[in-house]
Amino acid sequence: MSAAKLEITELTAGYGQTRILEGISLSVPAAGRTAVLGRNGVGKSTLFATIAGQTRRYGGQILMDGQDLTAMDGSARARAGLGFVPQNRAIFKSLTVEENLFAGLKERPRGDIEEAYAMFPRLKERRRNMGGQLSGGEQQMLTTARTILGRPRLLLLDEPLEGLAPVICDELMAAFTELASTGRMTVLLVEQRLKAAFDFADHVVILERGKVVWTGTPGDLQEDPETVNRLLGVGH
Ligand SMILES: Nc1ncnc2c1ncn2[C@@H]1O[C@H](COP(=O)(O)OP(=O)(O)OP(=O)(O)O)[C@@H](O)[C@H]1O
Repeated sequence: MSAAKLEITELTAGYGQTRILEGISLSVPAAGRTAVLGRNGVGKSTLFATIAGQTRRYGGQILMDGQDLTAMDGSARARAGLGFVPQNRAIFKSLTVEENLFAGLKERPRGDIEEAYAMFPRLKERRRNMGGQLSGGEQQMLTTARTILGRPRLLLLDEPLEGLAPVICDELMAAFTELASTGRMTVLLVEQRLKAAFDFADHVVILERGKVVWTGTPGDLQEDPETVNRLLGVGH
């Protein structure tokens, strides 16, 4: 399976009666790496959850290689090649690391979890530990590895570095960059650490109040401190 192109048109979505996304349009080419940035609460996680089919959609289209995801439920989207690593590191705490990884294999043979161990050797060392005994960084590695084993063609990573020590962040970002460089998947990343986002992405989308308000390359954005300050806030 190869990387999928993502095309979102005029997407409006939210929770119950509350609209959060107000007409989002964006396009990510196959094997592209897009960072989705914006202040807290602008709708970044809601965008990912909507692509994954976990919110209420009011209108608009989400096409993955031309296939309309909005016609499918969440599990059908996953089968079609969507991988979503949510912010809350959803692992099975009372299963071992290895059992957590088996859960990600879908139809693939059990031996294929070696792929995950090659990417994150730390997980191999901890393979008999319970998910709940892992550090935050290891839990992030486990969630990511389990999703990758499903061979997604489009991968959504929601703030994977949140709360992690710098050395673990470097390790994770190196793994994401290596994954993306295979060209087998298209990656969208939500990340508050601008340097990590800029180093990873070839394209940046900035949201504000549920709308796309800026798009360009990391280089364009780095040369525009006024935009960084206005849309991403002081402190970056
Ligand atoms: N399950 C939910 N039910 C109702 N409202 C929600 C839910 N999840 C998020 N929201 C609201 O939607 C808005 C956008 O939240 P979202 O988490 O998408 O923003 P974000 O840009 O990812 O923020 P952060 O950077 O803080 O994670 C916020 O006002 C939030 O309170």
